[in-house]
Amino acid sequence: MKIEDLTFGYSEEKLLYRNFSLTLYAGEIVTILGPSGSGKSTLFELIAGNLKPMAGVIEKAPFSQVFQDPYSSFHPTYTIENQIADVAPLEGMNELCEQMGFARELLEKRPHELSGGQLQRASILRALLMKPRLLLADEPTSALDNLIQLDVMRLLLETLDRVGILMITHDRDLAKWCSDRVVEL
Ligand SMILES: Nc1ncnc2c1ncn2[C@@H]1O[C@H](COP(=O)(O)OP(=O)(O)OP(=O)(O)O)[C@@H](O)[C@H]1O
Repeated sequence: MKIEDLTFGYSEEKLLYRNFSLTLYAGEIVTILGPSGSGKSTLFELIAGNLKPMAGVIEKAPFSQVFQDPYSSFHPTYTIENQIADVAPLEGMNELCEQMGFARELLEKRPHELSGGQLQRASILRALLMKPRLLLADEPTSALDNLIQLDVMRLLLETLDRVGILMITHDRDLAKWCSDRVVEL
């Protein structure tokens, strides 16, 4: 994914990005670090194509997203498997489950029957089955306790041979610990 000379603000007077450039390669994890309101989510919206840059170019790659809160990223009434099948082909699922230490039986459960860590794994599983080249991760560990946070981050890093990860966070320690590069807003 390549962002070149991006300029964007919700109003002309208050630009969030001015001539901002960033290239992300497969195998790399780049973290966008910034306080609340600095424009992190806005960048994801721009990359996803939900917002249009005022100037500049975003050269996109097929992407999928992992969200902050694993409970709100699944519909409460359907099984995990149904919800994954809605958006991604299921081939390679068994292998991925095994790789991620995600018990196959959990796929038949509904979201509230899983722990936060299990559900966040399920959301990473769903994101990866979409075979993205880019994974957009919005504070992917913030809703989890410390040990599970580490575990989920390790898991994400293990997928790096297949994808590039762009993560947003306001957690400086997390950014430093796991990133190849940190871009501070
Ligand atoms: N749809 C919108 N219309 C106008 N202004 C907006 C809109 N969405 C966000 N903003 C403003 O743009 C700025 C950046 O918001 P954004 O959500 O990208 O920040 P963030 O860094 O992701 O914050 P947080 O860490 O709290 O999620 C904020 O000042 C916000 O109030």
